[in-house]
Amino acid sequence: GPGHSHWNYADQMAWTSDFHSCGGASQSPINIQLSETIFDPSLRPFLLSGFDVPEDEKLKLKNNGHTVVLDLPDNLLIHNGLPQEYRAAQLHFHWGSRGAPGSEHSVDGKRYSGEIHVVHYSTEYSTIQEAMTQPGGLAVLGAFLEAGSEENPTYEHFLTYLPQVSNEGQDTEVPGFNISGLLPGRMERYYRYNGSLTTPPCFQSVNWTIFNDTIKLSERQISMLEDTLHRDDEEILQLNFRNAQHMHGRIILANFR
Ligand SMILES: NS(=O)(=O)c1c(F)c(F)c(SCCc2ccc(C(=O)O)cc2)c(F)c1NC1CCCCCCC1
Ligand SMILES: [Zn+2]
Repeated sequence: GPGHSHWNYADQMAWTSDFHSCGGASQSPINIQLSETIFDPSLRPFLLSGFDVPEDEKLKLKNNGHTVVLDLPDNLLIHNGLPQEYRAAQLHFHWGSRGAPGSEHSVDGKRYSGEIHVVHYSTEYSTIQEAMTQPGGLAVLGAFLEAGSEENPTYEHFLTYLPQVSNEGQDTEVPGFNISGLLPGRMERYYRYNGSLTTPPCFQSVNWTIFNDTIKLSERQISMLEDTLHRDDEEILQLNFRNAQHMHGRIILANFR
């Protein structure tokens, strides 16, 4: 969108000069210091509905020069694990380079190979553009990607299309599949804190959920994400993560001990 494209990950300190929210006191991502988390058993498991998208429904996959985004239909809803109902809008990823991890959040200083973000907006608003300017207007579900021994069959559903969107601005259509299969097998355990978009305009409107369980991909699948996408000037698109931001007194809740 307008004003989004001239910033980059190499010069993150410059973001605040154009987008003043990026210098706010509730910014994301953060390092989750386990000793600082506070147990909150009232945080319930999520109820997802509409996430099993039929294959005759086509989803747009786009390389926007900063990440690869899968647009989602407007009937994917989440309940329970959040104070109100939220509607899914899109999902995208953050990754590293060969041998360098690229998750945005970290746990006790450990950065993972990558991170998926499923972006939702509160159903009290009719558009994400309106919701993202309101406190609690957005809810992002985040989970860590790490290399395991097995191929992840659900990730294959869109990884095979990455070569078709290898350059910035390219998009393609992907047949629908079970989107919940892109999240960890177990979703009961998670961290919760109030933060922001991790990209300009950095609005501080995000209710963040970071799952305790990770997502296992094969080495080959992780490498697909790291080695396939490029930005406008033919530069490889890698290490697209923002540095950890200060807590400024914020607390991190965990619904498990
Ligand atoms: N981690 S995150 O959720 O903050 C996030 C990022 F870190 C991101 F890096 C991104 S992509 C950068 C923003 C952008 C640029 C171009 C276009 C386009 O040409 O269509 C669209 C978006 C990105 F899209 C998002 N999520 C978006 C934030 C942008 C504005 C709200 C729309 C949904 C959430
Ligand atoms: Zn993101």
